[in-house]
Amino acid sequence: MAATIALIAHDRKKDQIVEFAKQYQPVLCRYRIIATGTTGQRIKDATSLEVERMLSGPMGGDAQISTQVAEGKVTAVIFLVDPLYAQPHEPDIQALQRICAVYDIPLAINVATASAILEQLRRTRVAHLIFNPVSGQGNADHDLTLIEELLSPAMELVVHLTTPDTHPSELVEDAMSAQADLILASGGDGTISAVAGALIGSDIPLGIIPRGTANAFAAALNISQGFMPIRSACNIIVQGKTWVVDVAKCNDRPMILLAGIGLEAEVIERADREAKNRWGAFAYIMEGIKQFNQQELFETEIEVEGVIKTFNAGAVTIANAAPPTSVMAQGAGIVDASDGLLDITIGAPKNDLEAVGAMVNLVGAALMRHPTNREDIINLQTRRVKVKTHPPQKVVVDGEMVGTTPIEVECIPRGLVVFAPESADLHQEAPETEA
Ligand SMILES: O=C(CO)COP(=O)(O)O
Repeated sequence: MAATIALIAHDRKKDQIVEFAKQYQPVLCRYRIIATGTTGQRIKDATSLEVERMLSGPMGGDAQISTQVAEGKVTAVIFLVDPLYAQPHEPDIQALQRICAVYDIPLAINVATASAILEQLRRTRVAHLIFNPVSGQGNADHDLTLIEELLSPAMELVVHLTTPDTHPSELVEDAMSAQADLILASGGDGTISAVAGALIGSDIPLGIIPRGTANAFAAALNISQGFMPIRSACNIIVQGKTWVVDVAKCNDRPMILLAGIGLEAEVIERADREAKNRWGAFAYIMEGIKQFNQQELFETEIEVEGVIKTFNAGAVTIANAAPPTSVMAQGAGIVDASDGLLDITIGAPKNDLEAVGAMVNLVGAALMRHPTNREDIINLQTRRVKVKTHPPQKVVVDGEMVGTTPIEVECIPRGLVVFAPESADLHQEAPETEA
């Protein structure tokens, strides 16, 4: 479902359409281009545009383009007609013009109108939406239709669906090579994290439309608001306020939220898809309670700036960003996603009773936005950390199991530009860009 422009010209207008394509190449290259056979070949030879060639006009090329217009795939049709010669396939030409009228699709039959359309498109932002159809509990088709309805008045939308065989980062690469102005990610934290990871260091703003189970990154940025999270997320994107936030790498893998060792990793691994479908975010809490009594302490070695400290820990969490509901990350009471630092929370209780007290204290810290005051919860802030454990422990990064310790996590300050509301707890606004 790419935003597409169709280019067609009769024989005595071919030179004009080639000149036109050369002149507007910077705008046209942001769109999928389709063309009738001979026109398409001429444009391909004269520019570096990628052109999908249909049949030649007299052989049915106009009819093929009519089909794509009727299917809602085409943003505009540039059709330089020859007004002085009759064509053998006049009925197909009439049909294409009629279909454009039926679906209210801009149709230019001369260069003056074609230029007016392209000047308008030059000012239109093109957003590439990377949409995971199997996230969360909603109806993906309804969700996608709603997103299209809400965003289309403000931008041109190109939709890419994730599949089990396509990593979201490949779709981000496609979007970047198509000169996307914005990249939008819709799915759970796994999808958002993969898209954000592929955007690290680019200044293309990321819009987040949460449709997952926990939606922790959206919650951390105050995007997941109210009972209609899709509507409110789309509103935030349309309002266009952008912020610069930190990201991180865990063993060279992009991380936007947190790495959990011990308790958190066990909980994520055990909360299966069936439980998540039935119980939503509650599945994690139920699993957390079950896991709590079984969690054994492990020897932990934390290295910060060349200094090594050892603990007997049950849970170690290294967070770049985390909402208050990520309890195990709340040693400092708040995880600041724009301070250039990672927040490390180490739970080192001596027995079950202390462990329960520590959990309660962390919930309190998150509510009060104040550091914990217990000896068995250690909290550190640093740019880079190495963690070793004995025995090796499972590690979860942004909700996905990634292997076992040891790990090395490094914060990448100001690595990502995101759309977030005024109320987001962030310090650094992104510089204004030309819309
Ligand atoms: O005839 C045409 C449109 O009606 C154009 O077809 P070609 O681009 O194949 O010449």
